[in-house]
Amino acid sequence: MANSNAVVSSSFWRGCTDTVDLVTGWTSTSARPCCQFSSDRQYLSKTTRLKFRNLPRCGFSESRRRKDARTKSEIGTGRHVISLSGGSMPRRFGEFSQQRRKSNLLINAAYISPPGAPTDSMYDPVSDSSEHFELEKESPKRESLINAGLIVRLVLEEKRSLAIVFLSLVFGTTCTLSMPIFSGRFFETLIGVRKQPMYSLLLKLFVVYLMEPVCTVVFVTNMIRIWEKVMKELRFQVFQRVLIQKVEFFDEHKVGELTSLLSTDLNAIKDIVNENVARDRGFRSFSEVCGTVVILFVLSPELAPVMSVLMISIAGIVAIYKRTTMPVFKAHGLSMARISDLVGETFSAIRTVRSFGGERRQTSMFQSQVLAYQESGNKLGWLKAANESWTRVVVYVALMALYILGGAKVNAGELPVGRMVSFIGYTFTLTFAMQGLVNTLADLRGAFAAVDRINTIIGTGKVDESLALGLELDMSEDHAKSVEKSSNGIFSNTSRATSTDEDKLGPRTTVCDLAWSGDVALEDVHFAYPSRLDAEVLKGINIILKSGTVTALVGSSGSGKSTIVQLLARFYEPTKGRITLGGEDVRKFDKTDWARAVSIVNQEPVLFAMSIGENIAYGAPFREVSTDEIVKAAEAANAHDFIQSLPEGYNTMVGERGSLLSGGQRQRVAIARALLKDAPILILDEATSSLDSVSERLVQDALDILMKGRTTLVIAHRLSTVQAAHQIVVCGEGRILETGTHLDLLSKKGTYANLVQTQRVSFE
Ligand SMILES: Nc1ncnc2c1ncn2[C@@H]1O[C@H](COP(=O)(O)OP(=O)(O)OP(=O)(O)O)[C@@H](O)[C@H]1O
Repeated sequence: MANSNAVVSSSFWRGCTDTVDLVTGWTSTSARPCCQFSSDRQYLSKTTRLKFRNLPRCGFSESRRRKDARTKSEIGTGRHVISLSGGSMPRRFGEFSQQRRKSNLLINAAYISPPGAPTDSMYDPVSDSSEHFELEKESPKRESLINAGLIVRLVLEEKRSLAIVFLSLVFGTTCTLSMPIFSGRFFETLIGVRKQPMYSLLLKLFVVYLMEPVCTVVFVTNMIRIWEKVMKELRFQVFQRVLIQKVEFFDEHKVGELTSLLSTDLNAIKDIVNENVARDRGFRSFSEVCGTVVILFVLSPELAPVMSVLMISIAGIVAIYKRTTMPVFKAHGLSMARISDLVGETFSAIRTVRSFGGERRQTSMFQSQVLAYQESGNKLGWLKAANESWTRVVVYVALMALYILGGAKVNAGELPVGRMVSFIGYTFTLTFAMQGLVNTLADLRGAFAAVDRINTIIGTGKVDESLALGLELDMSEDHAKSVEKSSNGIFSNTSRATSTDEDKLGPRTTVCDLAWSGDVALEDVHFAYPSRLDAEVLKGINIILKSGTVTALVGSSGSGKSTIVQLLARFYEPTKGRITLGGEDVRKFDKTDWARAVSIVNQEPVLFAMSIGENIAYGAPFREVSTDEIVKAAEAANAHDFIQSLPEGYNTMVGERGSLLSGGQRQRVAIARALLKDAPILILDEATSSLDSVSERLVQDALDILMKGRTTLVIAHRLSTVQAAHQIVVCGEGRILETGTHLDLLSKKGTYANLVQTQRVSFE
């Protein structure tokens, strides 16, 4: 009950110029889910507290064959298919669509349930003879997104680089392993045991010393090149896979958790090569260990076992060290994560901190966390020191044994002195290589853990197949050329949507075309959020949004208005009943197509951290947008003047989530974006409720223009703003209580009349 504004004009509505006297309304206290797909983040951050429980494994898949959307008559003849997609997920979009195409060759209609069919339980196709259903078999096992097969396939795509890596590894290791032999010979030449000119030996040494770094450079650059390419592909696939999850996936997982998949976890996989290309790590150390052992046994079968004991001891010590330090390492990492969280939270909420004088509290929290970090760092230091000293002790013991045994053999003339020197050299080579190998294994373990985290998190979700297919087609259209070039793109050659597919599937403008003339209807819609399946939020909603008219949705807080918006936006699908466009179930349409047909402007529109011009152009991300178009949209949205007054005009950066603009300015930029989108269906979810009267006037004028000729649904708590709607629908506890015009409903003296009366009294 917070807002009180001056008299507002209801010219908000197309063709209506009445002035209304009801000016006071509620202030929504609930965080209204924002619905435009660009605003997901905002919504998600508000709903992250909601957790999934017992998410059903079976659900109806909703993808469609675009062909069916071509014409109404074609749609009418389409076959219906239930897809029990459950937990099985495509490895990639390409594979997904390929799988679809293969398994559904006979299918020429969308994967929808018939009207009234329960959509979260198994529909019995046999019992329903009037509809033609097919059951799509559920894949028995859940496939991991990142698996050995995928990585091997990606690596093998770089055959040339792999061959170079192999050769440089062999040559580099040969150079490294020949060095102790040359040292021995050098010593022998020096003391005159070996009759060889010194310069010839030095020349050979020179070549070895020159070749080793050259081989290292070739090895490292090629290894990194291969791995960067693999990582690019993995990043792309993880991002895409997260992007196409159903909305409930984002209800379940925190944004930070998902971000860390793409940063921390993928970096851990990346480090497996980046951190292990050095001489004493990874493949290099492995090849050195193997080479050294062979050479040691060739040089002296008697002394080699001593070295073997040394090797095993070092490996054991390093392995024990790694195991014992794991919890300390974890604690150290956790302390750092806590510090990062605190820093992020403090600075992002700096105004709140300041307004509560919370600096002291934040500082002391920071201090205690830094202290914890310091303590775990100290513990790690002790463990590192212990590891270093024990390793050294083992090396020195082995060297002592070597000196004693080897020295005796040299004295007895059983071992040339040069070999003894070489042996000592190999001792060090083996020590470092062994240590490096164990470290690499530890890194591998970290990388496996990261892969497991990624697969587990992504594995808990369900791909929104309709969205996936639409996105694939979009991308194959937009990036046909670049995708063509890249055989390892997300759409493989075999699975890519081809122009032939496109011909079959029909033109992409179909949904928008249909939406410009067809009514949108909610038919007996029931819905429960996947996170709270036992609480039915909508209980049989029937609304018809007549084409080109304005429907207002009013009702008490929590009655389900925003939920209806979310279903219209297809963030979720009804658990029962259906939503139709021009008589056709909307689940027949890809979600990307549907997104083009629906514009949503809500209370807190989210802008992206880019320029104003770019934000407006985001309204039409599928095509090039000219500056003229942007300016025209801004003018129609009453935004041009304020944009012009900014120092950098349309190039002004709006800051994170548009924080550098005022609420009214943000709203008008969002309206310009929606104008440019030019979608036939418009949803205004409390679009003006957070504005002052001046901004509200400007925004409403812009909305008047935006609503012209569009099928519009408006949610408003302030009833003064909805009086002129063609129909007003009153919601209560998930049901429709009343429907009619303002005057109809007033004369009924029912819920709406009471709401109007309450608002009038509270204003007075
Ligand atoms: N993501 C969600 N997961 C689970 N339950 C939800 C979710 N979002 C909303 N709800 C529940 O659904 C019910 C209807 O909420 P909804 O936001 O649709 O109401 P509303 O009429 O728009 O309310 P208001 O006018 O206050 O915004 C509420 O009981 C709410 O707790």
